[in-house]
Amino acid sequence: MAGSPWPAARAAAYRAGAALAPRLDGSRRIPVPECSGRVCAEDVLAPMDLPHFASSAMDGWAVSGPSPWRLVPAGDPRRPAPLESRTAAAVLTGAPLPAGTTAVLRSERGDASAGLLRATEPLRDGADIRPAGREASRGDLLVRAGTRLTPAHAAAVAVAGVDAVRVASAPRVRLVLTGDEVVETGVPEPGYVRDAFRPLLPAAVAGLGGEVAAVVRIGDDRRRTDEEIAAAADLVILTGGTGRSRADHVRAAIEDLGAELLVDQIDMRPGHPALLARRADGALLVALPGNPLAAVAALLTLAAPALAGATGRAEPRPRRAPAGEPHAPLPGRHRLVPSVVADDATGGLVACDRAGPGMMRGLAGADVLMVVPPEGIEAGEPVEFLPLPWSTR
Ligand SMILES: Nc1nc2c(c(=O)[nH]1)N[C@H]1C(S)=C(S)[C@@H](COP(=O)(O)OP(=O)(O)OC[C@H]3O[C@@H](n4cnc5c(N)ncnc54)[C@H](O)[C@@H]3O)O[C@H]1N2
Ligand code: MOO
Repeated sequence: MAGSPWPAARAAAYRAGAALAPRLDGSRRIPVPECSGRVCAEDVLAPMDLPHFASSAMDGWAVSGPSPWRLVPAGDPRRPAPLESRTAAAVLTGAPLPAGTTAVLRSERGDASAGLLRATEPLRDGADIRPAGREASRGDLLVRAGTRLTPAHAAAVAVAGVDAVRVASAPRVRLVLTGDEVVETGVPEPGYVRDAFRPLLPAAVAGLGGEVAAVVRIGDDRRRTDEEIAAAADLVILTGGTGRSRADHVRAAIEDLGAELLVDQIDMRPGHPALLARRADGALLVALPGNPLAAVAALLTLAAPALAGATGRAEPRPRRAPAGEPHAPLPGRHRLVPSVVADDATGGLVACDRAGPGMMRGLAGADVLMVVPPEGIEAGEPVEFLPLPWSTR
């Protein structure tokens, strides 16, 4: 049965997420060391020139004018007295330079004796001086609103003198894992499977900008499904039960709740049975298929754009890399394929083995999900890919 084209499903999920934003409880300022992983809700400007004083890049001497120099006492290392021409004073890496410094002479390139310092090799004017304002001028934009903050952003704004940043409130996500056959420990008996989702989804959802408020496991039980899809949350993500068998209740429960179906199946492989709906109170419901790789493909198609929209980020656009090999057409379906970036000059995307809809091994070895369009792709042609929520590529 046909569903939404893959690009349309992503766009609908982003719009639905953006519509969710006003119901979140507002942004707040948090200390910089806690901000990594959150979405910045303000433009962060440099409160000062960075560095805000000219400093030495090396241990050695601040010198004024050409060699040789008369050595003068260093004085207070934080407030050095000005250097007269043809004098030098000892400095340490990172220390403020006295006014009048024309260069820093590294300790291994100078010869000091009897109160006189000589350079043992030519010294360029300005050598080993870190000028003020080289990294940023006061008022420069350090981080744009809507940026997902990384530890590097946190460090970059901290060294510029920022103590707190305003972050978007993260949507509260309730994860509801269905399936009578799913067990959480040990080697399963025949007919049972180990749960793939508790180890994967909380970290993946956090990586996409959601705050996991609860993880709930229920059986293939209609009453419990009804309760869970109505539970308090900004986004309820369900796994399994999207099919039409007697054990599958998610679709009927969503329909009976009267939720507005925004995406009813997606023309993609794997992950075709996924759903996106909006409750009367505005909260979103995302139903992921039970097959684990299908669930990840649907998560990145629906939940990733929805969480981006809800936290004020730009619509995530797939990036492109050369296809490392050809893929035949599959009319009407986008394929999401766990792939590695080839470790050669081409950097082409190469599909991983063991990446069937129910498998995790291929994904575990993958750098990205390649998005093969319905018309297929030739080797070397640019192909879209989605980053994985836990990957650095
Ligand atoms: N007659 C049809 N049958 C199926 C169709 C179809 O179109 N017609 N679609 C297939 C596709 S595609 C998928 S995907 C699945 C979707 O199934 P459900 O969302 O209803 O999921 P379940 O039936 O509950 O489980 C499917 C599969 O996944 C395993 N599973 C479930 N939860 C977990 C978990 N937490 N950890 C690991 N594995 C899990 C479950 O044991 C099943 O093997 O339907 C196809 N069938
Ligand atoms: O598409 Mo199902 O989503 O094959 O695993």
